[in-house]
Amino acid sequence: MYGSDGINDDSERTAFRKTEKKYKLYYDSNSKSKSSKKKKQPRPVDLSEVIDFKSILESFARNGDLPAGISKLQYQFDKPVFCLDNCPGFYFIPAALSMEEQCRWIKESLVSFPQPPNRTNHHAFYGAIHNLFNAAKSKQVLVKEDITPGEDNSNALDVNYHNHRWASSEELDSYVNGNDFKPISAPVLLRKLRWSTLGLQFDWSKRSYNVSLPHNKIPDALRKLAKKMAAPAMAVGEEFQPEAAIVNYFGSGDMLGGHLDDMEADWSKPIVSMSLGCKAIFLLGGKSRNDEPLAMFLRSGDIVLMSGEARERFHGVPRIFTDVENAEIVSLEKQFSNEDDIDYLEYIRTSRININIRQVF
Ligand SMILES: O=C(O)CCC(=O)C(=O)O
Ligand SMILES: [Fe+2]
Repeated sequence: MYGSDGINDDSERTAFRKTEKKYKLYYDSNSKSKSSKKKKQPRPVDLSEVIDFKSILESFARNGDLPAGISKLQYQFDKPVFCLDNCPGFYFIPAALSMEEQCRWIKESLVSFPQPPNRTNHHAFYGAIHNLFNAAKSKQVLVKEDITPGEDNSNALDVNYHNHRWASSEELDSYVNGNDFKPISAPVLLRKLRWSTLGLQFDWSKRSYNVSLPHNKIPDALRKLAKKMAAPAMAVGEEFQPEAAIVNYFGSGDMLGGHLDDMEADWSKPIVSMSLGCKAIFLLGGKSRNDEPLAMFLRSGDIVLMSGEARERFHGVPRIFTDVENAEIVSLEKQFSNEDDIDYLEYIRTSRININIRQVF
């Protein structure tokens, strides 16, 4: 899936890649110059063709109108579920999550989901890192564990990347850098957090689930939510089994290239995908990268289900909006207005989190 972006000469020419480039964040080249006092400006982008399920929901609620090609699923659910007539298996549930739910899952995504045994993108380089969010809050620094001469350090030396620890910045002043590890600040590591995996762990190098890796079950509350949200895409009498989840963290300029999620056994089961934080553009392509993708906005609280045929379609996220007009997170910001929540607020103002939950077997 990730890493399968395959950006080479051929993929540069596909319809999917072209649309990615259309929406991707670029800065106007002349405004980047150091001598220029002006703040660099994002290149303006034409959003007129982006499907907007928020306004679709609003006009549907007002007068029952829907644009051509979009229908409301005939299914008893507490929110309208929309489908695309020419894309069976794709479902969009706008504003599916309450503000409280959004806040809860943002906090969990930052505090508990990156905790070992869950892996993150930092694992390959640093090994298991505990308490990243709190360390970032208190501006700590990751250093290599001191090896005390004379003590039995065989374990620490053995697992050479499990011997990091957090240090305060005062402590860092007296830290003797006796090895080639450059101390790295927790806020930087938090900013560079790109994914964490819950439940069964995915091995990116082998592009498969590795059931032998230590893991915790997906937390019950998230399992319950995923089961409820998956229901419109499930066959009658069947219940979704949430076994693994990938949490994606996006900052300004980050994107997720076009890909398929093809490592799960039964594609008739949906992937339940929740959006949190800044608004994004999602591209839903066809079975080939040469098919022109549809663009749609994803806002905090929206849920997308991809099951059956829809799972054979390339998709990706070329853009997140972190500017005040486009991010659309004012009400979310209000939820985090408590002084204790300042660090969540700071993070989410310029970030998007996506939690996508899968049945693996
Ligand atoms: O961020 C999103 O909305 C999509 C994520 C996704 O497609 C994935 O993780 O496979
Ligand atoms: Fe995906």
